[in-house]
Amino acid sequence: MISANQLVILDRDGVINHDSDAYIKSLEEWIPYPSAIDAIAQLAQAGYTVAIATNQSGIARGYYDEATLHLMHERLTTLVEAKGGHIAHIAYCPHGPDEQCACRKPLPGLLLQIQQRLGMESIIGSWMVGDSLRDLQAGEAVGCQPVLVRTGKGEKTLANHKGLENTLVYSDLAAFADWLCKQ
Ligand SMILES: O=P(O)(O)OC[C@@H](O)[C@H]1O[C@@H](OP(=O)(O)O)[C@@H](O)[C@@H](O)[C@@H]1O
Ligand SMILES: [Mg+2]
Ligand SMILES: [Zn+2]
Repeated sequence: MISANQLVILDRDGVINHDSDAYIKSLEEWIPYPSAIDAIAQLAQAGYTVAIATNQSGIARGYYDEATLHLMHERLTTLVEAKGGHIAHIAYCPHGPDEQCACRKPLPGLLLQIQQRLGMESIIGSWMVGDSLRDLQAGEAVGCQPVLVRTGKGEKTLANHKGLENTLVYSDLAAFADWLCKQ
């Protein structure tokens, strides 16, 4: 059984790969941060379980389809596994903001999907790493420890929002992974 504090849930765009206000619409536009791929492998080799929770409203908006999204996630998985890491599950919300789904962050549906898929009794105390406020809110809604990275929209999130006292802040995923693996 995976213990909650051994689970690290990652937002995707702006944490693992470069984000764009024009959305990441193709495999060619999906450009990982090399240090993030190494960080995921480092966490996995240190015994952490890594999963991903990502909003992908670009599907509902018609910018790309699920087949294209799966190509990006196959590429991500291949890169991580080539470094000796593993991604336990990728949960994504394909819906638009107006569809009232239960899985679009800041709602915690993706995190609960991960919990169920991994057969965990609780994810209270798991880590939720994101670049946007909604990532942190989704994590806090189910008792995860929110972690903000300054990559992607992270600097903007930090500048625009108060009330992040309970949030750990790191320059990027690699800095957080370095810290966590030393605990
Ligand atoms: O950061 P994650 O959750 O992995 O993915 C975010 C993306 O789905 C896109 O989410 C959009 O937000 P709206 O869905 O339009 O509110 C915008 O922020 C885009 O810039 C961004 O690429
Ligand atoms: Mg993001
Ligand atoms: Zn959804």
